[in-house]
Formats: sequence, C-alpha cells, structure tokens
Amino acid sequence: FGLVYIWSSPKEMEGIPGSLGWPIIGESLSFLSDFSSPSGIFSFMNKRQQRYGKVFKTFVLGRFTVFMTGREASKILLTGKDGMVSLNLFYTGQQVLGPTSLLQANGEAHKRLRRLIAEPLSIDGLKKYFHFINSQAIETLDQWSGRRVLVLDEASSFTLKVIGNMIMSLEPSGEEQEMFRANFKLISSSFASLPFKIPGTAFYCGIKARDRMYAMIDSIIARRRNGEVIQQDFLESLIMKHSRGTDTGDDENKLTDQQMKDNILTLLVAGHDTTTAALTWLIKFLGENPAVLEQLRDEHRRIQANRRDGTDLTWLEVNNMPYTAKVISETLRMATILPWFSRKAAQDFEIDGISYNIKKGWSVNLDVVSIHHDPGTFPDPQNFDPSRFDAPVKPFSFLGFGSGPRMCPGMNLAKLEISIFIHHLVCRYKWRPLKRDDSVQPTLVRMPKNKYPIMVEPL
Ligand code: HEM
Repeated sequence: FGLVYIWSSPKEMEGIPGSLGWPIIGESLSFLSDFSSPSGIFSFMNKRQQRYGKVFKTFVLGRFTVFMTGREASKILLTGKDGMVSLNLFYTGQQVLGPTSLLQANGEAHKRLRRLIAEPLSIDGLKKYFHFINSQAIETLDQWSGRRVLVLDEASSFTLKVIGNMIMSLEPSGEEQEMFRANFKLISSSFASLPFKIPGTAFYCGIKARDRMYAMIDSIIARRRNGEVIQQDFLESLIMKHSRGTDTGDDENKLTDQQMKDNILTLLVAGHDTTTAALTWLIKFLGENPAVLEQLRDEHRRIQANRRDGTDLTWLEVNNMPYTAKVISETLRMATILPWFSRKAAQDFEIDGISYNIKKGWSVNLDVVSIHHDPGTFPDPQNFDPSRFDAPVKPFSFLGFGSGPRMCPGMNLAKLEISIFIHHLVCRYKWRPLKRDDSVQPTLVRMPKNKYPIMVEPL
C-alpha cells in the first residue's frame, strides 16, 4: 500500500491523462518490448493515444514523462520561443559528452556553437571532402562483389572513415583508425547504459574510451599548434579561427580546448550511428521495393550516360539527384531513426489547441513515429513510396532531420554520403537479402537487428 501511495505523479501532472504502470519500473517493460519490435514504439504510442488523446503521461526509463504527438505539439516543442525547452539527454550521455557539448548548451551559447559548425557542414563547406567520400564509397563497394555482406557493418565502417577524415584527417586504415573505431564503439554503447560507473560496466568503459579519444585529439592539436602538420579539416578550422590564444578577435568569444573536444565528440556521436542506420535502412527498403529500385537505377544510369567515358561521379551530379533525395526522405520517414525527440521544459508553458499546462522541469517528448505514420499526411503510411515527396509536405509533419533551432546540422553531410554510396551501389550491383527479419536493435538509434545480411552480385 505504501508503494502505491508513493506511486503517484507530481501533483501538477494529475490533470494529464495516462497511466504510470507499476511502482519504480512504471511502463518501461511494455515500452522496451515495443521499442525493439518491427513497428517500434508505434504500438505503445498508438494504444495510449487512442485511450487518452494526443497528450498523455507515463513513467518510462526512470522518468515521469509526457508524450505528445501531432503537428501542433511538434511546432511548439521544436520551434518554441527561445529557452522554453532544452534537450533532455540521459545522465550517461551527459557525463560522456561533457558539459560544453552543443547538446547540453541552451540559448545564446547554443546559437554560438551552431554558428561555428554551420560553415564546415554547409553544402559549400563539404565540397572539399567530395573526393575522399567518393573514393571510400568505391573502395568499400569493391569488396562487395560476389560476397555475403552485413550491410550495417559496412555502412558503419564507411561513415566512420568519412567523419574521421573530415574532422581530423584520419587515414582510412591503419592503427589510428582502428583505435578510433574501438574507442568510438565503447563510447556509443555507453550512451543508453545503466548509470553505474564501476569497472567493467558499459558506462565506465565509455568514459575511459572518451578519455583515450580526448588524449588522441589533444596530441593532434599539439602537433598542429607546433606547426608540425598542416591540414584542411574541421579541427584545423576550429584551431585557426576559434581557439583561445589565437590573434583574431577577443578570447571571450572563443573556444577552450575542452569545448573543442566536447563538440568534436558530439558531432561524431550524433552523426555516426544515424547515418549508418539511414544507409542500411535505405538499402533494405530498396531490396523490398523493386519498382523503386528500378526508378532509382534509371536516375543513376542517366547520370552515367550523360558523362564522357571513363569519368567519375562529379560534385555537380551528386547535387542533382532529385529521385534519390526523395528516396532518402521516404527512408527517414519509414524508419524514423530517432523515434522520439526528448526535451525538458525550461519554464512553464501551454500548448495551443491542447489544453494542458506543462511545468518547468518536466520531461516532454515528441512522438515522431506517429507523426510519420499519420494517414492524414501520409496516406497508406506502411507503403514505401518516395513519390509522397513530389510536392512539399505540410510543415512539421516530416521530421527526419528535425526542425527549428535544433534541426540536424549534419543533414547535408549525411545526404551527400548516402547519395554517393547509392550511386555506385545501384550502378554496379544487384543483391538479395539472406534472411528476412524485421526486428530492431534496442538502441536509441533504430537499426535492423540482424545488420541486414545480403548476397551481392555484379550487374
Ligand atoms: C541520416 C543521418 C542523420 C539523421 C537521420 C539525423 C537526425 C537528426 C535529428 C532528427 C536531429 C534533431 C533531434 C532533436 O530535435 O531532438 C538531429 C540533431 C543533430 N544532428 Fe543529426 N542526423 C543525421 C546525421 C548527422 C550528422 C552526419 C551529423 C554530424 C556530422 C549530425 C549532427 C547532429 C547534431 C550535432 C545534432 C544536435 C543539434 C542541436 O542540438 O542543435 N547529424 N539529427
């Protein structure tokens, strides 16, 4: 009886419909089991939305949480006036990324960090990495001929080589790349781990791997400052323009080494699994939708046919692939790689059209899966159909890269990597899945559990 008595939501949440489930664990078990099912949290959300409406409360993963869905909630949570909500990372993520990460900054500090990374990640800023990305895509695919391939592993190795090179000119193979990969894997798996910092736990190993990664970046920074090495990468642009102690501008507006490292790690963490997952889902959806694959192949064959013999894919061509762009959007809609966006209310506020008051400190989450599967916006939502994006979709209804001030700053890079890889894949190969299995890994970023094994043949 005591537990039941304690087990009530904060007083102000009483007006919000929903059930809190069992003491301590709340509704975490049904949340987690739905989470890794093929349809993901959709069934969890759907059941509760039918019962309680577009806003409901629950207790999952150690938090009292309000879930919301619909375009109105999406608009207010994602673009709400400055300082209304902040990002709500798990404790483990906060500890691993460090206090000055873009993901933990708010208001002015957040805007400033966004400005620093905007230029190198803009379409113009990415042009200088085109040849590296293209050569890595070709090299990766060279190994696929006539083989059984685990698409997720291959996509992961490709995207890590790209980001390692872009950020700090890491060579695509060799000892440094191996260390980088091993440390990065430990960091990634510590993100949604239990918060016990005891030797042997995923959290502890993640913190240690983060420290080794920072030591590696420190030594690169030291070599650059000594003038031993000059590179044209992201780290160099931060060191030259934005680090304290350089001649340009006053130090107040510049970054400390700690801030540089926290934010380099942030780009790695936010950009790697997401792009890997997107590329893998896209290849899976193409395998399951032969008519889409044919139309996509037509686009890429036309590009090839318009080229003089022997020349390779160009920057101009990769920026003019309209059908490919729609296939990418449809992949992000169908897979909803980040199924919900998590925020913390930084002040009390009310949502128009949804008459509930949200109080400062609450965890408020946007259920993106339901928005992406709303038949009112996306008729027959289970169907993979890139032509949905022939005309612009209603604002705040497609959130593959989010929206508003926290919209993904890496979207141009992700699209570039995927478009280049897909070009070479569909021009050279056909493939078939080895086993159909639609289960999903129980990680924050949705990925096929079996890594999507395929058999590849040259065309
Ligand atoms: C297909 C691949 C990708 C997908 C689907 C994706 C998706 C997203 C989404 C949905 C958000 C907004 C989350 C929210 O509002 O809570 C976001 C934010 C972010 N993404 Fe991406 N992303 C991808 C690739 C990348 C890449 C390649 C990078 C970096 C190089 C990157 C860096 C970031 C960062 C730093 C944020 C946080 C922005 C902020 O808080 O201001 N992402 N991403």
